[in-house]
Amino acid sequence: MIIGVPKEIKNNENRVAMTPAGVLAFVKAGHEVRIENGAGTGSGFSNEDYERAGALIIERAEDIWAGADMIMKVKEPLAAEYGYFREGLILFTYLHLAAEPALAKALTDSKVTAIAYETVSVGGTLPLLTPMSEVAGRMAAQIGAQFLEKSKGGKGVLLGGVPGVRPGKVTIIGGGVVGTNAAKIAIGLGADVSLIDLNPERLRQLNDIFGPSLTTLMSNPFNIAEAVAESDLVIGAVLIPGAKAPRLVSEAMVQAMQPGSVIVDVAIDQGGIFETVDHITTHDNPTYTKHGVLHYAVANMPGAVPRTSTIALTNVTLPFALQIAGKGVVEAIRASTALALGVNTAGGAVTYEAVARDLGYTYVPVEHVLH
Ligand SMILES: NC(=O)C1=CN([C@@H]2O[C@H](COP(=O)(O)OP(=O)(O)OC[C@H]3O[C@@H](n4cnc5c(N)ncnc54)[C@H](O)[C@@H]3O)[C@@H](O)[C@H]2O)C=CC1
Ligand SMILES: CC(=O)C(=O)O
Repeated sequence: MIIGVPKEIKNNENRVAMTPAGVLAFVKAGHEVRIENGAGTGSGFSNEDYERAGALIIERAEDIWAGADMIMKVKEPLAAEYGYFREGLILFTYLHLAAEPALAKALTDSKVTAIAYETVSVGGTLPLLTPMSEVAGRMAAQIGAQFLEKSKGGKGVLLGGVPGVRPGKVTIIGGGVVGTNAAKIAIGLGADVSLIDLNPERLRQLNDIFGPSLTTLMSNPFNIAEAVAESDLVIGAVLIPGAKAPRLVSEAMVQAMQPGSVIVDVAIDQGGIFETVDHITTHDNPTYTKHGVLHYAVANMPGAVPRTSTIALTNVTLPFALQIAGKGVVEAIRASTALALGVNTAGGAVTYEAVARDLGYTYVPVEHVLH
């Protein structure tokens, strides 16, 4: 199989979908890898590193897309890339289609087999989302601390406080991978941290892990309103796999926050959990203010730490990509329920139920399309 790796074009997205180690693994398995000129530079991998591992460097993005059986990316294709879609192409990348209706239409119109990293699932876990959620969760606490500084527009609160002064209050909504990692860092900074989740078993686990340094709360509108109003920093970390994120924090709840407080909506890639988050922000221009509260809604947070993130991401994507290349997509999906759950579009249909429901498509099980 020919695997193409284009350079990412999203704002400040410096990750790349394959490292030289990945190239070597593909080449050893008898495949050909084509990397776009400079695709790895932002992550510290030069064209020469890739060539030494056996890749071909290709000058133009359109040639990478046109010549590949499978395209591996990090972020969802942007509108400028939709023209490269064609029947028979396998696309393996983050997609977040419930929040990207135009992309879903372009993929179904062109009958691409699109496999979303974020819905590949093993025993209820999302192994291709986990490492980036670890990164984004840890970053969310750091970023929140930064934007609470007065010069950044915040209210001027040091999350850890100092002797004689109360620490800042942090509320994290969603206690999965992002939430747990955000809690780890916020607690490490010395903040007063509460975490809200819907799953009582998860709250029990978190209570066992963090003990009294974390207040755990059941997710309901009453607890969310109370915790949000009292918080200096609120982090959105909820996920219903594949689906549009539920709007758990209303505009009225945000209005009840003190001016200069900060919201970091990590779940923005699935549409966000705050009613007041009305657009995705970028690393170039990461915040806007609404009702006096700073809103951070960057959908590719790990792109800011590309060296760590590229290695963490490709560690987990490579084994699945090798299965697709080795067996072909139909056989790979038949052999792996994990991969089958990753297929979001194929043969012109939406093959992931939550995406179909949220975007108003008829759901077609993947095995009805790819057989
Ligand atoms: N902005 C960015 O750059 C990045 C965003 N993300 C996103 O962060 C979000 C969270 O991801 P993970 O932590 O990996 O997901 P996860 O599946 O590990 O955790 C989600 C948690 O949300 C909880 N939950 C579901 N409904 C809830 C409700 N109504 N109230 C409270 N909690 C509820 C679940 O019980 C679960 O514990 C996803 O949308 C993911 O795509 C991840 C990485 C980077
Ligand atoms: C998960 C995701 O969308 C990201 O890492 O950018």
